[in-house]
Amino acid sequence: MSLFVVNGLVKRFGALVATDHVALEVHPNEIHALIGPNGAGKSTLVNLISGLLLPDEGQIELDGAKLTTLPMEARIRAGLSRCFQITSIFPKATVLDNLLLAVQAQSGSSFRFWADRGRDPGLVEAAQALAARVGLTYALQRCAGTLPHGAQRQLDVALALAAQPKLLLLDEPMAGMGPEDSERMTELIHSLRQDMAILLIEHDMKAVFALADRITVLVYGKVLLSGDVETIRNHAQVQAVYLGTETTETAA
Ligand SMILES: Nc1ncnc2c1ncn2[C@@H]1O[C@H](COP(=O)(O)OP(=O)(O)OP(=O)(O)O)[C@@H](O)[C@H]1O
Repeated sequence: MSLFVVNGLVKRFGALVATDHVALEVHPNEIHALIGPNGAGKSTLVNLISGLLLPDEGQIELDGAKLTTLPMEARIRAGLSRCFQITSIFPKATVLDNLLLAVQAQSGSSFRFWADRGRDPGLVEAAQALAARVGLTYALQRCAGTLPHGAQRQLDVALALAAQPKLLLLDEPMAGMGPEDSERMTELIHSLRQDMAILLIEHDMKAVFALADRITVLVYGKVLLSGDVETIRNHAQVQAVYLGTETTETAA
């Protein structure tokens, strides 16, 4: 049974149909990658799923709950978390304080001053566990804005994990990374799938092919094809439309 279902989703911008009757299913503990050339409609679809945009038609369901018209906060409560490419990080606060704030926001307790938050052993333990989960224990007392790019992306993932999502939406987690950081992030994403399903939007095809159980290819707002990695890799139309003449390991 599918954990997450998108059905008949349509988003129009004037005459342009950016999302054209898109259907998508993500199974529990599956890593499902969404790929497509520039302008295919990936960002629009992600924004519809996370609640930044509302669709003109169609439905979005997570674990039986209808998300289609819910505001973002309600979607997070229903089990959908999205990584926002570092924009959710407070750069002047420490990694620990960033995590404490995220944990506290999820625990539903009222906001207090930084100092008080840091004295709550339950919150501190949860924040430390999140740091350990993404490999940032060494950086707990570092100012988040001074971390290298790759570590900031790891922190971004940890912030999304604070909500204990059923489905984690990762929007280009490898963007701007060198090979070493990219490999670290690939390992991290792989380790997360034991606890949640992941919808991965990524241009780094090496990472996509290494991680994905299934892949959906979007072209001109429409689903061209959904299938396992081998089906996608070997599909002539995908190679022509999306991968072009480059090798499947390096195409973006
Ligand atoms: N707010 C908007 N108003 C009008 N057109 C838009 C808007 N947002 C996106 N579009 C158009 O919708 C289409 C899909 O864009 P989208 O950004 O979703 O594609 P994408 O696959 O994410 O591309 P990229 O990989 O370059 O980020 C494009 O033609 C784009 O110009």
